[in-house]
Amino acid sequence: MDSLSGFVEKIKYRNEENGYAILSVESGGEDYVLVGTFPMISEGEYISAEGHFQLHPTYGEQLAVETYEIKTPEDSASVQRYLSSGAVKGVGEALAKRIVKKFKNDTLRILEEEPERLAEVKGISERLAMEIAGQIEEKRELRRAMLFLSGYGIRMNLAVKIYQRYGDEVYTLLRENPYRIADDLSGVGFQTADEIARRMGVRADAETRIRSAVLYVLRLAVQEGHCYLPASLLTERLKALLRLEPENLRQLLLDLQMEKRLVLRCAPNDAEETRVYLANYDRMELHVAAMLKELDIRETTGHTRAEEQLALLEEEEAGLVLDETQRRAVLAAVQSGLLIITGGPGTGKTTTINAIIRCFEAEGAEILLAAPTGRAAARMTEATGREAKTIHRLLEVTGAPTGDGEGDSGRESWSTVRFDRNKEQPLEADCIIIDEMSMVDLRLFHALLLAVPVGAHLILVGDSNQLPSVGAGNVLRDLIASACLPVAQLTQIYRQAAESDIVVNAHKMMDEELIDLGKRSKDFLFIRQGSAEGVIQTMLRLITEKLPAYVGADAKSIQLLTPVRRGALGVVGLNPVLQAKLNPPGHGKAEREFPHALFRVGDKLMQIKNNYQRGVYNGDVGILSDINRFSETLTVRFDEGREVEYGFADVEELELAYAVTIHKSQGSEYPAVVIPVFSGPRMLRTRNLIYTAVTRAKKCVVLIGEPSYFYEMVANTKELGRYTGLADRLRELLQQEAQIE
Ligand SMILES: Nc1ncnc2c1ncn2[C@@H]1O[C@H](COP(=O)(O)OP(=O)(O)OP(=O)(O)O)[C@@H](O)[C@H]1O
Repeated sequence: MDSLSGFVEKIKYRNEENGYAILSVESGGEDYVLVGTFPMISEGEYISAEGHFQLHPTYGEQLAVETYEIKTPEDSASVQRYLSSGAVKGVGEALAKRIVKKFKNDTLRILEEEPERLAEVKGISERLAMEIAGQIEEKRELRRAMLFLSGYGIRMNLAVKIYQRYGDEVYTLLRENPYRIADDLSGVGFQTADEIARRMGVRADAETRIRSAVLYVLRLAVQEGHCYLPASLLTERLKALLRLEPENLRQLLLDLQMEKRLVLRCAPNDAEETRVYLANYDRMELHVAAMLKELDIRETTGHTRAEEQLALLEEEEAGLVLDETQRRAVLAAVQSGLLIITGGPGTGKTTTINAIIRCFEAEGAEILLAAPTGRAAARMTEATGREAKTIHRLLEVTGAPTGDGEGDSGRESWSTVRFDRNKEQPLEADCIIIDEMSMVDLRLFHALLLAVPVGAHLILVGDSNQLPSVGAGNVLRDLIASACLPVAQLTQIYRQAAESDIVVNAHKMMDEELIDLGKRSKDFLFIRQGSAEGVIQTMLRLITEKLPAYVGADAKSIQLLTPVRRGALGVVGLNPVLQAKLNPPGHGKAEREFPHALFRVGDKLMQIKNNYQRGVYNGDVGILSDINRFSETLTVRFDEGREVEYGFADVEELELAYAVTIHKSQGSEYPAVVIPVFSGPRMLRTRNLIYTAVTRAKKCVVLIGEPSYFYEMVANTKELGRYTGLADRLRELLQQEAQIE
């Protein structure tokens, strides 16, 4: 361990979110660089730090700090230096000099014990004296809390978060119920609170412990995509987490229900067990069902004029005759408040959307188009020739920085997401069309419905065989499964599409027809390879040599899609291999090693979480255009040519994107796609997954691996089961209505 003490000359960089900072410290007449997490440190303070000196390739020697203490300056010279540094707002160099001149070696005691006496100094009013005292007190309090919290093994940045939330109540709160921090604070998991509680001597069977564990297990379930858990599964997971059999669980659940933290619901089918919901998910399901019911108004007018428009359209576009389901979908769209259009690739979803737009436009209606991701919105814009936005932008999202994790998973916290378009200020539109609806989760759908104005038509379009949304819920499927909302199911594959084996085989997967992998196809190829190394070599040859010319695209736009993150054939293993080949180091090409990856100018990168401040969203892809060592920033040029700057401390939001998981590829299309097909976790060897991957390709898909694994995936219809109740809620509501009638 190395140590160093000195004055903080300058804070060169600070991340306000997590306290990570780079300091320039003067010690014994020399300047040193210190890096680490330093919450609440100010220039001019005297720091005593321990850590390890390391040699940074660009910045030279720096001390990576593990622990540190802020020392109170003792001699009058140090006190003066501290006060003049700007650490105390309202006190500059001249004033600091006067204070020390007046109180000499007693300055520090005066500051702490009799701050009102500061007013004796010329130029300091009583108010300023109290303000200075307040600041010094606040810093001392924070440091005291940090010390207390670090005694329970709490990391510094978490300690700041806890202190910011509870202030001086932190001491009593932690003693009474340390689990509160896991319940109240996003980013704090049960395990963290449990460890604190253990150190505080809380019993393993304490009620506070079990209550907190219940809420935690339900929050984790939400992160897995569930809206509720069946009671027995909840109990099972609790047992594993707590390592004991929780007693009186039923009563505890009822108490939590009384407190409106969760809701117990009987399943509609008596044979099924009780469903346990977090209160807000229960509310959202109910609310969504109720809003859909309101929207689902069927009219009888508008029919004839829409027929006229369709006739005109067919006249203008040679070869286009809408089939019966497409025609019915268009007519239903103009006559219903709500319509769901679903179908596989090439069944004419876009064609139908365009026909619908035409009918509404002919009536002078205001139309809004949106999709869940930037890429899907860009494709919708291209396909319709009209601006389509992301749903977030449509709803005018505000607030919500990233990095505020929910639970232990580091996902974004919704508590800070605000939409300016909502019930009070709904969208201004007569018709709203949403594409790629399979990617919309319950929360976003709820927000969208709130903003749909009375009397507007809402048209939801998607392929329900795609993977479900990343967030909780299985909205599109539930809407269809409820069987009580108007659905247009498109089934016919069109001529142009029917020539493509990508489209034909995608439909075969769903229809359980055998796919001949030996067929000489123009756009659907399977290359046998038994080893991971063989797969990698074939993949490299395809991406760098064969495919670019074949599909007429540059190598970087050819996408490798894999089911997994880890392992040689996962995202983490493949990206550096592809990077070395597609964007090798070069003279004058800046690069930098970050804890999670090496980035080089020219790299293809993906944003991996929503960042509303920067306006970049999970799944957005761009090219790294600049690394600036001086300002410590990266610049990424995203698809639409927009440049976004990242501080070095925020680069964890970015990942190399030569290879991405199939989950992350949802809503995107690529000229060519390469997919390794190999053994892997059973839950990732499903039909939905391979179907989603294959249908991302526009011109060519190449699968590399063992045919048996491919067939196994196609046969595996066991989807990642999600516990969602929206379909039941819809049925309940509509049945109630039928009974009343
Ligand atoms: N009724 C029709 N008559 C003739 N051609 C049609 C008809 N409907 C669709 N097509 C053609 O079929 C092809 C696929 O249609 P479209 O792009 O609308 O399907 P999609 O369901 O949106 O496909 P994907 O999901 O792959 O984007 C297009 O070339 C389109 O012009």
